[in-house]
Amino acid sequence: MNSTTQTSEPIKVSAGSFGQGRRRLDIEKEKICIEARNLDLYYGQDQALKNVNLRIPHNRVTAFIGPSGCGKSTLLRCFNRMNDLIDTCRIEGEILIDGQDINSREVDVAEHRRRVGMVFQKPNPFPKSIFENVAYGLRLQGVNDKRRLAEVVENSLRAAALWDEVKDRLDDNAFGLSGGQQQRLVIARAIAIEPEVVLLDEPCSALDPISTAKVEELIIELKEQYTIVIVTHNMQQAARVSDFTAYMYMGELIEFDDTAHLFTNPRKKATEDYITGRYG
Ligand SMILES: Nc1ncnc2c1ncn2[C@@H]1O[C@H](COP(=O)(O)OP(=O)(O)OP(=O)(O)O)[C@@H](O)[C@H]1O
Repeated sequence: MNSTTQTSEPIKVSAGSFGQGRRRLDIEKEKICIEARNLDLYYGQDQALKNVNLRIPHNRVTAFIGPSGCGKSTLLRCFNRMNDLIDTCRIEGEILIDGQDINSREVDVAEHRRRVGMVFQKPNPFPKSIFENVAYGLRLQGVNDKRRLAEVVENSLRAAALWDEVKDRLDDNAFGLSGGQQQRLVIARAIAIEPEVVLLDEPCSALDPISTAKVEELIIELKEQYTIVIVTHNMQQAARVSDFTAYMYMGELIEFDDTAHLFTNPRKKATEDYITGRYG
């Protein structure tokens, strides 16, 4: 047992959290989906990301953790070019997805955002029926065939573990669902258009423990098909759902490793201080 596990009080990670007997994952052996190279990001004069170099593997869950304001959401938003919407924001360095520079001129931003879906902290269904929320992206793509829409809506709701709860009320307004159901609906909406990557920005912070457990279960299932990146304030959640974890502090990526390894045997003192609750 190392010093971290001996002194670790605040983070209580159950024995099964990391998958029983699972081998330590090695990023060098993973197929890389997203890569940030020498990434700097500025909001006006303020630098929010500092020389971030990071590789995120395909079909895994990667968690970003770190204290408030360290740049987790900013980094996440870079991956689907959401920061383009902020006038003062300037990026230097590169972000590659499957080897392609996502900020290059040739990239069609709308198509890019289809490939890289995003789910936010607060569930944000549209003021439409449950069915139309999930069908929305397809309709935007010009799909109007009723059978095709019904098929995709059902498959997406099943994949989001919501079908059984809503199959008899698909025409009801989505606002009538509970917060946890709304968040799974939003995830169904994101996956209906078959993205490659799903970005989740604190997806459970507005949910009760039962809904949180359902969404966490869903995240673990979704990685079979998608590359998942999740920002979370909750270290237990990172430990439960993620394969890799990135610890950030003041705009810098301090440490990136297999989640179990990072939590039980961090290489950097700063990581150890954070995960053992000695930060701040
Ligand atoms: N639109 C913006 N304009 C100016 N500054 C911003 C903007 N968004 C974020 N920042 C600043 O960038 C830094 C990183 O913020 P970010 O939201 O990425 O951190 P975070 O780690 O996700 O924080 P939290 O955990 O509190 O959500 C902070 O100093 C924040 O104030």
